[in-house]
Amino acid sequence: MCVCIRVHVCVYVNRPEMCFRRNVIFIMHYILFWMLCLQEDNGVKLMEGLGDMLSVSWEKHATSLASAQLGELRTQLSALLRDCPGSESSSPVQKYHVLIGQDTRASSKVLAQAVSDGVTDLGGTFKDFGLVTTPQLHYLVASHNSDGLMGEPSLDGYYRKLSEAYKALMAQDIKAKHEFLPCLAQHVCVQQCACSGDPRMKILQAKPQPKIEGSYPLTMDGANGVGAPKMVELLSYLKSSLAVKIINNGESGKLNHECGADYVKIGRRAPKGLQMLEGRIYCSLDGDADRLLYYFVDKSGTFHLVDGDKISTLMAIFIQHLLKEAQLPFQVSVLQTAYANGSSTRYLKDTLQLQVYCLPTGVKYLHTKAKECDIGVYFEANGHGTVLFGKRVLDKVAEVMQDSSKPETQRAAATQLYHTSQLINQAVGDALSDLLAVEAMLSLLDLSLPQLYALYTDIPSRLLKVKVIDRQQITTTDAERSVTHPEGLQAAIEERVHHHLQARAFVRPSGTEDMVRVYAESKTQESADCLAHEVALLVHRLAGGVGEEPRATT
Ligand SMILES: CC(=O)N[C@H]1[C@@H](OP(=O)(O)O)O[C@H](CO)[C@@H](O)[C@@H]1O
Repeated sequence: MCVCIRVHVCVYVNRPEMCFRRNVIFIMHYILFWMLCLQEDNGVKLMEGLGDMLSVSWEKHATSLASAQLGELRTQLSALLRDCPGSESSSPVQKYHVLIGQDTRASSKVLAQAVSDGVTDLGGTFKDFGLVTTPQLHYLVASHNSDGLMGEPSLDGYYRKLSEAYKALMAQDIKAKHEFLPCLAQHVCVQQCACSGDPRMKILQAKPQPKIEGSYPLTMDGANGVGAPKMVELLSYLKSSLAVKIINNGESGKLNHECGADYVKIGRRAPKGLQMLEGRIYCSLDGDADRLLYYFVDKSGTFHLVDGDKISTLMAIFIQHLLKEAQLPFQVSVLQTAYANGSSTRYLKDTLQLQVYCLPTGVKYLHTKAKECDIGVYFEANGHGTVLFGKRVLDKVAEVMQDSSKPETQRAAATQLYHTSQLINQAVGDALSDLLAVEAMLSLLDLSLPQLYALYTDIPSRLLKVKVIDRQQITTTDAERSVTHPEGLQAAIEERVHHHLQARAFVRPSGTEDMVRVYAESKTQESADCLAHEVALLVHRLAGGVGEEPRATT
């Protein structure tokens, strides 16, 4: 058995020999994701994953480490830092400056101590920020590296930046509300759905509950992780401009246990113990607060999930509208992975006429591509994502904001774009920042969560896992949508897909689990389930499946 311990450490390394303009030290930063794998033989292996936040189910982790293992961690860290580019520098100044953040698990303290000892041994310096979310740590690194341009490199700076941007964004109204997009106008939507007997009808007719004094329109499930206390801190900066009720705040429950974004997404159900009411809206973070999902129930009590695809649709709509109002000819691109629901891709391309790209799984690919775009909106279906604004766009936005010869509406839209760019974490997908952005965008567009949900209907899908002898034997192309090895597997998948209506299916080796993932979409849930099972069988037979053949899901 392999037990993984996630150490929430972010390391960046100064390279004093590479001085930049204004004597700014070029800081090469390494976002290190450490996994300490206690193998069967109790050997210790330290792995690093640059930039990518791997998701490991936290409750399975051990919470304490033997001192021998801590010593090993320290040695490994020292070796890693020694091998870093630039470490050959003999500069007496700062060789390394390391930022450390901790998660809520008891093991964090000793692990942080081991890291700081390792850094000190090497003559480096460190700053331990204690309890922070993963995106907060990214913000701290990015703001430090940008020499304050991105915001103050402190938690106070983070909260001030987000809360000020939120308040400023909310202070201005969007004139046209959601009528600028005919498909969003409630009456059109309701009429269309009613005529076609569309099941979205009952969702759209649901009336939001009137606000009751002392109640909260939004309930946030903190997954018993770091997001809950950090949201409390953020709310104290927002004062009365946003009210959120927080559940699963870690005071009694276990991290991600029967709660959190993954639990909600996989099971399409509320976190344990939450009684959902029609007219209320709910959201869940994951344990380190980089994922965000929304949900609600309709009249009949049916659960509806607003996933990362729908959140990115909202953000793309909002920004596209502001660009038009500000008369700025920039392109909004939406970056997805193969797991994005086919309906969302069609809606973004055909209805909104946006540029959509499909990238391999993992936010590092999405983030890299987003940096090349004017405005890159990226979200994984699991709710991890953000929006990046290119420098060219921000320069032009600033120009229009300050140009008094431009009409007021144009300048106001440019100002809204500016505040949006300040509100959304530019370093990485951030559940707290995304939550504020979703709240502001829904409110400014005068759009309810059910309306957002009803913009398009997800194609039924199924995700399965298959264990094989060596998952690396499976290679893929076309953003992981087509298998290149083993031979014959892709043709066999395609042959199966043809037996289903409006179907697609793909398989890829997981980057975080020793599994091959199988994904299928089809016209009905039964057909998606059946196709996923057929493809899982093909993987098992043609790619060295381990154990019994996968059974059909019911
Ligand atoms: C289907 C799926 O959800 N895949 C997840 C999962 O990657 P895999 O490579 O599929 O194990 O973990 C990644 C890291 O958290 C996340 O980015 C990705 O979305």
